[in-house]
Formats: sequence, structure tokens, C-alpha cells
Amino acid sequence: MSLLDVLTQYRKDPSLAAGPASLLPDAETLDQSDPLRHKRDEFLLPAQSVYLDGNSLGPMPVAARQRAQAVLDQQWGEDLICSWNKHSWIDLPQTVGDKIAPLLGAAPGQVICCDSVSINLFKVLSAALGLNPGRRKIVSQRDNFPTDLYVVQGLQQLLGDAQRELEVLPEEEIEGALDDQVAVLLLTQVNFRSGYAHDIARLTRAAQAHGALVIWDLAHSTGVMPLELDQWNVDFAVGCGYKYLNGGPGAPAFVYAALRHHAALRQPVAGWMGHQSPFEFSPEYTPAGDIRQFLAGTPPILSMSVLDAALDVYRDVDIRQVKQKALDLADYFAARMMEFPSLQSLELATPLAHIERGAQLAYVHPQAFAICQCLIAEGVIADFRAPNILRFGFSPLYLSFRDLDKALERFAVIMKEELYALPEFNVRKKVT
Ligand SMILES: Cc1ncc(COP(=O)(O)O)c(C=O)c1O
Ligand SMILES: Nc1c(O)cccc1C(=O)C[C@H](N)C(=O)O
Repeated sequence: MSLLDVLTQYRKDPSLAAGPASLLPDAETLDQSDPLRHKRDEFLLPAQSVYLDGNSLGPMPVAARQRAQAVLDQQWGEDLICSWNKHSWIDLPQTVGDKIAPLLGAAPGQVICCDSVSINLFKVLSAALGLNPGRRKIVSQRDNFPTDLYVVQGLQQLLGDAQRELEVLPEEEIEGALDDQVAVLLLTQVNFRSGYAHDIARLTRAAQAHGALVIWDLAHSTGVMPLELDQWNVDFAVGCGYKYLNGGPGAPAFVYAALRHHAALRQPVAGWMGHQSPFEFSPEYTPAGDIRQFLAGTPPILSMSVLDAALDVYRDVDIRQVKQKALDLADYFAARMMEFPSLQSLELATPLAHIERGAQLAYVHPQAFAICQCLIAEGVIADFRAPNILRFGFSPLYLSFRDLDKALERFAVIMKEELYALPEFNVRKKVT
């Protein structure tokens, strides 16, 4: 019986979970047969914590720390500006882009590392609208990550509201809203709150059948979801360096632009690094004919180098195994949770079907904020998303099934003894 089967049975008949004999295999057995268990040694993690927030900020790979030191001491420290050539700093956006590309199912030359997801969305959305003149509508999802919607609103303001119409729809209405007026379909694959995952291939086909272009935000996908952007004929995508890719706080993001668009597209943040020949210092802007045209200013070498090193963690892993382990961890967590009477007041808000999920689970509870603070105080680092969601991320390269047992034991005590009701756990923070 698979872990999902156990979870499904428990949900059908909760008395099974409450019974004396667990239907779940024990965590130690699951850890022993985990093909990714050796990857944990490549990360620096505090010994007492269980980190269930790698979907917001990945932990530090050993190689990232070493690279940061080398870039500071040997490259910047010793070789100064000569490092642009000597250590190939100038090529880093493309080098890192090409390292990310296999995780996206993208052939080389279509991915570049730069800026933030928000800035990259602005660039690709403008470019996509330029490639689809005469059409007014941008379709997106109401509970998309807000920055995606803000970028559209900012661009609307710039272009004049009358020219572009943003239609934000509930998830179930999106496909039906695609018609010949739609210029761009802009979606995030994995929803940051619920963990629901869209079918990129199907929605891309549906949008393109009406002549629309697609942009996918892969912030919660890259490094954990198997992706085939080339095969799915995706037009543009953006994604994040600091979540599953473990590139560190504020790590640069990336752009994917299908090769077929490189010649015709124009992106609006024209800057010298995106020029065909930056070091000719010409007063006229001629964009690079390739993916480099998405660059604007000088790349952040320190953080991009760290991301470059962090990506080496993926050198010997099969992304399908990563996704499978993420699902197994989540299924185990959800099923084991049902075995603790004190955890029954939390309601799962993530779909059960594997095909409809990313690598996180969302639980609804009116006291989610305080519970999350209390969990963190007990060394279980989870996430709260307003108004009432407790979010657990299952990043498979360093988490074990035994970690989940540890987390759930602490969680059960917190709920049983209502420790979260203590005033110190109800103090709002700037960053939640
Ligand atoms: C889906 C999604 N898109 C975009 C962002 C924002 O990315 P950035 O801060 O790099 O602009 C996030 C998270 O911060 C996110 O979860
Ligand atoms: N990017 C973040 C930050 O700078 C501070 C705190 C959290 C974040 C996040 O990544 C939020 C995240 N995208 C989310 O899914 O909620």
C-alpha cells in the first residue's frame, strides 16, 4: 500500500488512523530506502530544527558557503576587476541560466539568471504583449501570488488602462475564459497558499489554440517539479533562485524565453548588459540577439556565484525522484498527522491527487498565526499565510521521514496543551 493509499484510507475512515495499529511504515524504514538520503550531507542545517520552509527560503548548501568565501577572498579580494575575465563573471548570468535549464526541460541558450521574479515578470509580460499586438486581455488568477498581479497593474498604468484589460479569475474559470481577445495567459504553476498545481501542458495548449501567449511563474516549481518547457511549447517563464534552488536570501531569479521569440521580442528594461556589444559603449541601444537581451544592469556577482554553487547539488539527482519524495513526505506527514488526536482541528486545504499538487501542504486553522510562531519556537520552522493558513514545505534534498516524526511530536504537544495561546505567540511580526 502506498503512502497516498494510507492517507486516502484514513480520510475515508478516520477511525483507522485513531486505531492502535498504524497503517504507515515506520520513518526509519522509509529513510533507509530513500534514494536521496545522502544529499542531506550537502547542506548546513541547525541540528535541532526541522526545516519545513525550504519553499520560501532554501537552506545553505556547503558548496554555496565555500563559493561565497572564495569569491570574496580570492576573486574580488585578490583579482579585483580582472575577475570579470579571469573568473568569467561576465558570463555568469548565462552560465547559471544554462545550469537551471535542465531543471526546466529547456535546451541551452533560453534561460538567463537576472533580477527578481517581479522585474522579470515585467520584462516578459511587456515582451509578450509586444508579440501579440491588437489583443487587449491579460488573463490571470485571483489568488495568484500578488506580485504577478501588481506587475500587470503597473504595466497597465504605464500603457494606459484602456489598452490592456486584466481579467483575474478563480482557478476553475480560467480555461473557459480563453478566447481570441486574450493576448497573454499569466499563471503561477503551484499556488503559494494552497499548493494546487496547474497542468502547464494543457493550459498552454488551450491558450495557444486561441492565439494567446503564455507566461508561467515557476517560483514554487523549479527544483522540485519535473518540467518540460520546450516540449510543452511554453513561450515565457520566470522563477526564483532562493526557494528550492537554495541560492540564498535575495538570490537572483531567472527568465526562460523560447528560442522562437528571440528575434522579434523587445523587453522594456533596456540596459547596457543586454546590448549586443556592451563594451562598445554605443549611444544607440541594439539588443543582443539571444537570451542576453533580458539583462539590464551589472549582475550581482556575489549572490549569483552562490546560486551557481548551490545548483551543483542537482548535478546527480533525477528531478522525478525529487518530486516523488516530496509527495511521499507530504503524504506521510498528512497521514501521520491524522494519528494524533490533538491535530484533528487542522483542516487540509491542498488537493490529494498527486497530479494537482506541488511540494507543500496547507492547513487551515483560525489560530494558524500563533500556532506557526509556537512551532518555530519549538524548532519546527513552518510558514503562516494570512488569513488562516499554516504551510509546510517538503523540500526533499535534506528532509527525512524521521524529521517529520520529530516535527509532528512537537506539533501534537503544542496543540494538546494549547501552548500557542500564550501571549508571546500572538505578537504580529513585520515578515510572516
Ligand atoms: C509565485 C511567486 N512569484 C513571485 C514571487 C516574488 O518573487 P521576487 O521577490 O523575486 O520578485 C514569489 C515569492 O516571493 C512567489 O511565491
Ligand atoms: N521572498 C520572501 C521574502 O523576501 C521574505 C519572506 C518571504 C518571502 C517569500 O518567498 C514568500 C513566498 N514567495 C511565498 O510563497 O509566500
